[in-house]
Amino acid sequence: HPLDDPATDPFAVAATAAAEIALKTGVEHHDIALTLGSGWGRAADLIGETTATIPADEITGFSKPALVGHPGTIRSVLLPSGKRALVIGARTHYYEGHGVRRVVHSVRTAAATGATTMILTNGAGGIRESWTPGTPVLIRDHINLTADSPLEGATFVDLTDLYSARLRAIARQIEPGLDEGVYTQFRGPHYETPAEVQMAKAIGGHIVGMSTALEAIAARQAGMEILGMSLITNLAAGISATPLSHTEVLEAGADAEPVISALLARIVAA
Ligand SMILES: Nc1nc2[nH]c(I)nc2c(=O)[nH]1
Repeated sequence: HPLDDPATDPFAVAATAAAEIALKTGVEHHDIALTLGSGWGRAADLIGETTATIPADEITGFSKPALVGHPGTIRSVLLPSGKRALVIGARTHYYEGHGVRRVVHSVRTAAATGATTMILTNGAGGIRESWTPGTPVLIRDHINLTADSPLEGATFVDLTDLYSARLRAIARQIEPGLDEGVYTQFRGPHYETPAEVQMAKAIGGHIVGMSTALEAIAARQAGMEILGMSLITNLAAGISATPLSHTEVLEAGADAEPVISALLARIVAA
């Protein structure tokens, strides 16, 4: 894989991928990019008209999606405003063990297509009991528990207001009931133990997940404005009496999809 060689410049690989996307979609410049995590898949259809759909593994640096059945595509969507959105339906998770460069390649590629706004969505566990499965939550800040970073060398990037207060205010104008919280990224792929969930709570986390934080850091390095949203699909381990069940996760995501996708479409249109 091109990104596995440390001597390779990851930004050159992103530039190559962006050029391929421009060629295959016929769209020279994209304005906004969205990564759709579990539960958010339907948003692409609601935000505008898809003018091109590319299998992700046709683009340099992208690989077959880890999740069986995951769309694994990259779509160019024409928004009602006339702006162009790049919808990435093929996220590489840190737990796949391919290294952090592969995790953030989609964000770097989105920036290379010209996008200045990065919307990162995911499915996650909730530590707040009031967040029943199916609740969408704005990410206010994150705690990166991966002990890793997409930044290489003496790249000291400031991360204050990493999850744009401006974009969160727009989201809350559209949906005043939207709550927000601090997202903690664990390495996964196992879910947290109850003790780890209590640790996340003790250090100020409200959401537990296995993505997003590393992508957000890369998006900031690329100078993008970031909006992060989690779909709480389960109560984190130990928060409720009944144990985690994957079917609960999938059902909650499915039921919430139309609601959160419509919400995301309104935020993108704003
Ligand atoms: N780390 C972590 N990731 C998740 N993704 C989903 I969906 N639910 C969870 C969860 O409870 N913990």
